[in-house]
Amino acid sequence: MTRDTTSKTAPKMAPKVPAKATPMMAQFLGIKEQAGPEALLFYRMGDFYELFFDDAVRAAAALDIALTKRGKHDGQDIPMCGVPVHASETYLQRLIKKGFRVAVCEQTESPAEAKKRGYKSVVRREIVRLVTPGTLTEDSLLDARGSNYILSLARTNVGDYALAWADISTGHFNVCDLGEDRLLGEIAALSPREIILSEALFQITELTAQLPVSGTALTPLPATKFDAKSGERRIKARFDVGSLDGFGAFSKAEISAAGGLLDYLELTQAGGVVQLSPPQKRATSGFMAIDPATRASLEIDRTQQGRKTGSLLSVIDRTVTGPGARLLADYMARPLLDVEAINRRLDSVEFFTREPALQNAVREPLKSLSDMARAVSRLALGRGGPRDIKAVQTGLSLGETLCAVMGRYPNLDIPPLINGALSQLSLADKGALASLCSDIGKAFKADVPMMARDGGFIKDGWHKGLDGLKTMRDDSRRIVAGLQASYAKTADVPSLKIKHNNVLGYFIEVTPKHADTMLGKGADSPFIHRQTLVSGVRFTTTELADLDAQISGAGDKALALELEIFNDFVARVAALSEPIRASAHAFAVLDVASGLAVWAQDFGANRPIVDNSAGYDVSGGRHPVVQAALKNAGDAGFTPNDCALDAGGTDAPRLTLITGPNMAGKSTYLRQNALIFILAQAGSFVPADKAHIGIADSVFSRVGASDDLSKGRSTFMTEMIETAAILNQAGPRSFIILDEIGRGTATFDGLSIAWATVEHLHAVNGSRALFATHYHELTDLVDNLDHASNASLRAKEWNGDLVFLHDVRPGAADKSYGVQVAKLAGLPAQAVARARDVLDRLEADHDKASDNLGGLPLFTATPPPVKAEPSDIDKAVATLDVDNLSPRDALEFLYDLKTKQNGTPH
Ligand SMILES: Nc1ncnc2c1ncn2[C@@H]1O[C@H](COP(=O)(O)OP(=O)(O)OP(=O)(O)O)[C@@H](O)[C@H]1O
Repeated sequence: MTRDTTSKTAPKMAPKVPAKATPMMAQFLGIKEQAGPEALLFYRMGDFYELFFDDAVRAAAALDIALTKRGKHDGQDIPMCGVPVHASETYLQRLIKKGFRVAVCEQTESPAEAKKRGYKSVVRREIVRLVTPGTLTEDSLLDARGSNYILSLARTNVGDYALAWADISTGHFNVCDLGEDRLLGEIAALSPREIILSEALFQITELTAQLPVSGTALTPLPATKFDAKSGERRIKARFDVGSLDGFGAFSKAEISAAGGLLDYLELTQAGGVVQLSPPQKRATSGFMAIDPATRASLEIDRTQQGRKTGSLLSVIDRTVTGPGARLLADYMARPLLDVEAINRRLDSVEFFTREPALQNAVREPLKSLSDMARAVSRLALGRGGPRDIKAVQTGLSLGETLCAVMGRYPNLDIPPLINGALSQLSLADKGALASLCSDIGKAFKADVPMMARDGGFIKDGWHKGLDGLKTMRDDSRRIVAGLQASYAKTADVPSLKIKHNNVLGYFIEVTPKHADTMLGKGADSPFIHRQTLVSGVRFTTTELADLDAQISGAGDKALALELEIFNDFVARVAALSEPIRASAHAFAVLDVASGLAVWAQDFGANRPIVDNSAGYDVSGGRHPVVQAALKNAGDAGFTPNDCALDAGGTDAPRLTLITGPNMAGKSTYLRQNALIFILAQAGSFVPADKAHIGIADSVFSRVGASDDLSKGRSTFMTEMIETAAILNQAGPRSFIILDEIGRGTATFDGLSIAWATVEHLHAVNGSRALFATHYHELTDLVDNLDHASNASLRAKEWNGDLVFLHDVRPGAADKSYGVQVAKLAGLPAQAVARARDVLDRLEADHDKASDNLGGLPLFTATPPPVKAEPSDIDKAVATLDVDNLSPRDALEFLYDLKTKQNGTPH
């Protein structure tokens, strides 16, 4: 069962098989029961996949195709719809996008074979695959520039979690252990298309309510599928090893998650073997923690509206291949913590910025690279074709080309990441890969069909037997072509033609006018009548029938031989799938490094200094997305701004309060600094003139309030939950941006919450933080906090209008200009005048009443609640034995209590 993330109606169970069901219907219902009520059953009938009963109703509505009926079942019409097999991928794609799962049921024997088993036998059919969002391999169903992860979730007895995730289209397979605090952040980073979990976990609504719902299918499975013991057996059998130790030390929970995933993949592929690399353990602690709210608000890979355009990734992505785009997305989703690893990535980007000629020389050929990793996975699953084999060959030989390109620049100081990629791509020391590449080049034509069954893709000269069959077929065709002239002469019908169709094979055709001439030739005539149509009369001859048999026999044999050759190559590719995948990754590394270099040059981004210090010092920082948007709109340029913070509070403040008018650029400033951290730790140059960045182990962002009605939370509640998460989790290595905390409630409540939050961040969390606010009262706080400062975005009033300067200056803003912004926004003049009037009065009152909140530091402002001692009344009630109390004693007790109360101060 898949938890539906769309608005489909719940599926109904298929009807039971009644005693008098037709044999075909009985077969359909049996297979439908196997597929389960959730999956739509694509039941193959000749050239169509047909759907019946409730499946037909659901699919017809989802695909907007005609719902018809076919026959009756239990006296009722059977609803039916169908899709042609040749166009089925498009329909599948639409159904999967809408969150459906589809069981594909094929005919596994021909009608002729079925007949051999008895006149009334129904053609045998079986489910060959369960298509679910997380188990796609076809290019047409996949996003070329995005990964397609399926994720399995398991929980330990102590409440920690383990994840196993795979992209079966490329063979990646990873596991990790993690605490509950990192769970949602990690899932958001992977952005899986499908999550499988045990039914028990699925029932925990506090968990499932937080899992991503948009575009992710949740598939609960029986708990037995996640049993660690059978998981271990399954992994060992799958990777043919006696012990898992060679893969790293897996925890029990990781084994159950990985075992559950393998079991599910076997189920969905109905026996087909998914090619996966051995599971690799990934440490979440090696990556920057970014919780889902932060990830969403920083719009790293998509905007808050769910679009890719307008996200950080869309602005910096200059990759030219699908695998490159996927690797870049992975870099950005999980920025690193290891300074050396970050610098290795930065070295590789810098290498390409230093060598622009080389940059083009690498990127131009890369544009023609096909997706080798996905081709290999399709071939392994038996879904690949000759084009996938060619993809492997063009990829491998492109690797050689790139190595040769690099060889033309002998004095290069090649950094380790690029060097590693090049040595993976060089075939000089890889005999098996080199001969596979050369053999594919020799055996396969340049232009090959998509499907192997179409034949005609093997070059002449590769296989003697195949050449012989082709010569026989072609010679016979030539003889047939020659026969036409001689038959025309023999029959004395100059317009006589030899034609071909799939039913008759080769035949002779004359117009009806010449029918009598042909038919009246008597017993000696070589022409044997086959067919009379309105348009012509058809004949054959013994000679022509023999040639026809030879041609089709040779054609069938040639095709069978081509398929055999194709399968040999598939086996060779499968045996070398690991090094081929490594080469695909090497291309992606080159693509990402050169792509980031191109972006850095286009954008004027520079290499940051990244180290383990507690500082952050950026000059001339910019927001890459806002700047790009301003440029596209032809607006005035972006104003760069500096920012300096130091968690230790020595070189710069730990926390800066940002004030300034609405629209001045506060949110932009906050976000640009968070994005600079993310870009730098992902290994990219940053949009700044200079940047010195001490690693942040986590980034938190609370920017702008939005309702999360899907989870039943109001704006203010969402804001408070997210603020609580930050105050509870952030530490001295975190970087935090908070924008207008507390604005969603009454002014004084809001101000108090903002006040306490700043004090907490400063004194307890000790994180580097930027805090934007409209509460000008807060700026006084800085006087009482050792490591806090004020900064503001400036605006000028000019001729009664407001001009935003967008530059950040030390010190608090003098006023908020809210009324001027309202005027700019077009509020009616009357309303603006009235607002000014009200504001003047409020400000006058407020000045009188302002009290010195700054004198109350955190913790003394709110003394901790003291647990009260039990009163005499409490003690008396606690010892009372109500069951053995007479009415008179009860009355006396009450009098007694009353006396005590009078004597007890309250
Ligand atoms: N540094 C900058 N240079 C040029 N334009 C900028 C800059 N920063 C912001 N802007 C422009 O100003 C607009 C408003 O910025 P932003 O939303 O950051 O303001 P804000 O101060 O947070 O406003 P509010 O308080 O109303 O939320 C942006 O959409 C952008 O067009």
